[in-house]
Amino acid sequence: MSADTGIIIAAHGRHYMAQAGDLRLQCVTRGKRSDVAVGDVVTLKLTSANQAVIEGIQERKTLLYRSDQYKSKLLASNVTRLLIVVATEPAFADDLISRALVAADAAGVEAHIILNKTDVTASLEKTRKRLALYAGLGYQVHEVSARTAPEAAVATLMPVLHGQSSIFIGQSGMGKSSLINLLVPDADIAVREISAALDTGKHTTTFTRLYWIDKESSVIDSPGFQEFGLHQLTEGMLERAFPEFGPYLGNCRFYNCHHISEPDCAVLGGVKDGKIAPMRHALYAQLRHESMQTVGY
Ligand SMILES: Nc1nc2c(ncn2[C@@H]2O[C@H](COP(=O)(O)OP(=O)(O)OP(=O)(O)O)[C@@H](O)[C@H]2O)c(=O)[nH]1
Ligand SMILES: [Zn+2]
Repeated sequence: MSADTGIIIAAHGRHYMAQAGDLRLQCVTRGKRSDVAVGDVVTLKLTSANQAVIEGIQERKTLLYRSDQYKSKLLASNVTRLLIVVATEPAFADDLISRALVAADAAGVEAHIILNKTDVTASLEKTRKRLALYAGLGYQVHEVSARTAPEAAVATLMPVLHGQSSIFIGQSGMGKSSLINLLVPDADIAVREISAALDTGKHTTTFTRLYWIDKESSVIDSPGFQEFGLHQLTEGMLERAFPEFGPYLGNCRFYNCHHISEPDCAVLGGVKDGKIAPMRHALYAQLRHESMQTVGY
């Protein structure tokens, strides 16, 4: 039996599926190790024609965490793009978008927003106005309609996805599955194969999985809306994950300013001048509060 290299394409508990060349391998870890994430490049030792043991994980380019109460667990690794799917309806939560953007910035992953269901014209302008905040921060917003203009949706998204390892996230009902099915025509079959192999029975949508769009481009679909794990962020990482704070950092009266209520805080000055959205500053304060509960400063 020989060692091999593969990429983790699905994870369910401590059961994993790896793709190694043309082989799909069911994998387990040694001992109780469970720090393997979808997207990991792993060293494998074959134990049968379709089974292997994960011997090691290669160094990760990026790592995203999902939140599990007060703990952060691994969501996906080696991702280079985060695509946040929102829609004209149902309404989306700004808080979740901003948390996802912070997670992406902190991980060094380029975040994009996809506005789906542009065919629902009644709420299109209102939604565009809400998203203007993020466009103003430098995040690209791509407009699509998976239902009424599927080919245009693929044409809009392919340049964003090409050559990248992307992860799609979105609150329920935004059309994430519809978009993934357009981009990966055999996604349903792949999911069925993987869930049969991982023995997840009918819970076909409860695990994160990776699909290839072409040789250089992959897409990770994660179930439900993943609340990102941000507890591991330090205060310094957190303030830098808000791009609009950038021009103000270093200009506060106190070098170790927390930008919460200090006198002559440049960031608070930016909020007062209308340059920083109060909602974003409030989220910064909230995230800082949340990570203080766990990591402490
Ligand atoms: N009007 C309109 N409806 C759409 C569009 N894309 C998806 N939908 C509908 O929106 C609903 C949700 O789509 P899904 O693709 O299942 O959404 P999802 O984000 O994967 O949601 P979950 O499966 O709950 O996670 C379905 O009824 C789709 O038919 C679109 O471009 N326009
Ligand atoms: Zn400050």
